[in-house]
Amino acid sequence: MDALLHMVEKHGDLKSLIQDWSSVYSIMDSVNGLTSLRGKKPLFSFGIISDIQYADIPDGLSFLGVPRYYRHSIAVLQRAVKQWNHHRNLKFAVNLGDIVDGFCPKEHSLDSVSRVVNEFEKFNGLVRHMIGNHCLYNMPRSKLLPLLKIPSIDGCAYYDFSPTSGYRFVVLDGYDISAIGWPEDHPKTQQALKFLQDKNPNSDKNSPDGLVGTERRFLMFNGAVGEEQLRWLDSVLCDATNLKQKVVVCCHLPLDPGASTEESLLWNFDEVMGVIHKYNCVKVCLAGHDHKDGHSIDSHGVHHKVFEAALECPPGTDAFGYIDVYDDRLSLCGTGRIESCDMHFNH
Ligand SMILES: Nc1ccn([C@@H]2O[C@H](COP(=O)(O)O)[C@@H](O)[C@H]2O)c(=O)n1
Ligand SMILES: O=P(O)(O)OC[C@H](O)CO
Repeated sequence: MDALLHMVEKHGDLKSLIQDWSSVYSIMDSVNGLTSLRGKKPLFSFGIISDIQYADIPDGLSFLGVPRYYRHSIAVLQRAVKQWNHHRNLKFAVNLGDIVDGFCPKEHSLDSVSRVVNEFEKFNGLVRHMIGNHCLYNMPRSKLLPLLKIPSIDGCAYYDFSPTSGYRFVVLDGYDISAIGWPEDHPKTQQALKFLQDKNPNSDKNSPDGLVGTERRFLMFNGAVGEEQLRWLDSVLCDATNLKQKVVVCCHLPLDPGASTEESLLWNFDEVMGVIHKYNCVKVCLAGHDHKDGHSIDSHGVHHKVFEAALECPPGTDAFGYIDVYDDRLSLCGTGRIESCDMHFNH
């Protein structure tokens, strides 16, 4: 408000003030909490959270000894939804996957998934979910996808949507080819098991022992984008290019070694990036799974942003945020362990 009064003083009369209307508009938006510090109004904004991995079980540790707070993670989600609703201007929210932990006793899987979905449903907007390995430890795709309202053909969980005419979001199914989630005798399970047999010599296919560099991604808790999904991705990106849309790709599994540990990468991140790099429309890729913050800009100028897990927030701390989308950047406003950052791109 001070800034507005200062402008009236500066201009002296209403006519010249109105000639500077864009600045007034910008200041008024700031007063309403609608703009970034730089004063430009976002085209739209959306909420973001990853790896809640809720379970009604005592706290524990990851394989590498990182504390995991299974009960607290739903409180992180509750605070996220509160923030998103308070913001009032979020077009949708993105859940990057893994809503319930694999240690959830299986007789409680349905209850636990429903509890988390109910918390998401308190958000006054649409939630765009994707599946992660922990979701699939708890439930087969046939049960999970309807609960998460994921549009699906033949059990696949990839889809796209366009929140404004200039932007397209692509949600990838990183467990399309996977040893988890499909029935045991499904051709995709068989294909994944054969792939792991060829690529990972360890008897525990979740162990990266002896694998070097990015080979360390060939683990059972990861997966791949199949041929048909790759063709679909190509056609969506071709269409987005023709429509002059900018694209944000979301996938539970990270797509760039610069933004994530090698053990977390999509098996065929290189093939997916080969399709993405054929076009100039993809500006940002968002992922979870690694549980740690990561950010890189690849050789083609595409940003890769990986998010902290809600699961690994010590009680009372948080990991969520929202993203303001502009013509030339995505601006992440993080809460708690998620640091705010700007992801600029060329037109
Ligand atoms: N460096 C690692 C990481 C994991 N594993 C195996 O994966 C399982 C799941 O790991 P979490 O981090 O989610 O606990 C774990 O039980 C190990 O079997 C591994 O071998 N080496
Ligand atoms: O999905 P999780 O909990 O097994 O964790 C995956 C690891 O973060 C990958 O390095």
